[in-house]
Amino acid sequence: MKHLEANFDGLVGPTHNYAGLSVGNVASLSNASAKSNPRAAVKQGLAKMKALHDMGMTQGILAPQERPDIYTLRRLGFTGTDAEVLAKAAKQAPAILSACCSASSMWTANAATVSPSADTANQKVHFTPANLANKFHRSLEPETTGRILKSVFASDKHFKHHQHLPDNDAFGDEGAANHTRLCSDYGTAGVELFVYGKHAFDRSQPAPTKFPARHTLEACQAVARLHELGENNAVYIQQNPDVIDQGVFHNDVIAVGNGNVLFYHQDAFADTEAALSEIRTKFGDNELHFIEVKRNEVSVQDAIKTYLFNTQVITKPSGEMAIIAPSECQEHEGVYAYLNELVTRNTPVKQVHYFDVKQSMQNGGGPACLRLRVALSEQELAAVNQSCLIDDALFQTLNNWADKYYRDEVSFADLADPSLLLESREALDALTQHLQLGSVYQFQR
Ligand SMILES: NCCC[C@H](NC(=O)CCC(=O)O)C(=O)O
Repeated sequence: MKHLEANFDGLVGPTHNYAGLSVGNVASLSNASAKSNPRAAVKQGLAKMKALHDMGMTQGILAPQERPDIYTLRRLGFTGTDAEVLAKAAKQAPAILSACCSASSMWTANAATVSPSADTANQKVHFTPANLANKFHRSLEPETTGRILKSVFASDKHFKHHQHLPDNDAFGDEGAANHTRLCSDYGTAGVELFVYGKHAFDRSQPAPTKFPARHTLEACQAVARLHELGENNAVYIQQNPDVIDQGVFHNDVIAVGNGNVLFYHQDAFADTEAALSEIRTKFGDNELHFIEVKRNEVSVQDAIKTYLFNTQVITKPSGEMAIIAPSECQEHEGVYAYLNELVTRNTPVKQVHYFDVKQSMQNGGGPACLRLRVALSEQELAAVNQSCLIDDALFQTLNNWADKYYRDEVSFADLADPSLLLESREALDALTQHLQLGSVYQFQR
């Protein structure tokens, strides 16, 4: 049976804006209050999806969330009509309004952790939405994420959906941004790497001191238990606390894996040697490539600036691997030279393709943040909601849809505009029909 890895990219929502909400994420803070362009943002994402589809990849879409989140604003005591709720929040608590308007669900690497059926005891694909407990604006995502995932991966025969972990720092879970899977091919049992920033219950362990560690070991272990992974299918690795303090807020800003390749920075992990040796043991005798980028090749700061590791490493139908990189990597002399040299080495990585995803990058999200990977068998793929898979027609439909509903500029003042709420709901209502999602949004229920 054939197996493949599908990428499910988050569609950027109509309220995409720069609000400086993510302490520890350098780009988010430094672009706080810049003007955003939601229409350009959604189109940049769609162009990347279409390009991967054209390369012969299976490319899916995950719908955005309903924002402004009027329900949360009401829960926090803002009353009246929707327009009054927005106006009161804008006046009394602008920071809360911004958070309730974030389009952050676009970064679907944080939507969930996914374990393919080859790794799980009951041989189903398991999904656990990430609670994103560390950031208020992101903690509003998991319930709707769960509904969307259930609607895209609906079959009980093939898919198992879990509730997100308890919403507390002790179980802080950022999903697949801190999870990667190594395997010799997508259909055989793999080794899932769970990377955490701190131990929740053992304070004697090292932890960052300046910026938050969003993800805990205890969360990783809980997800591995829920997903029924065997001892040999999971490795827990602590992220280097120093790099978190330098702005590496997720492991996918400093490491990425695909198939039998792990591409990572020398400073990514707290104890690299121990991690690599455990991976090697659990991976067995199969060919495995560790591509370590040294400090003197690319500094941690340059990795953060260019998102060299927030690249997608994909296996093309030919079997060759390609890196999907943000154009920032091409614009940086050192990183560009590194990538040009990398593809000449004796590793499976043979090509690099560059994409402009600047609207997302300015909030700290590169190509890899924008996608959730789901390895599937042919039968499992057939059980996926087919209306959520990109082809030429859907690409065109969604571009037209974006032209119709999306603004080309949003700043803080626009977030309180009641017509933005109405436009967004109309857009999402139309989208649920295009993607045949059913009533996943609260305003539709
Ligand atoms: N995987 C990439 C996630 C980026 C995301 N940025 C944000 O939420 C920034 C939103 C803002 O500042 O407007 C985060 O930090 O979780």
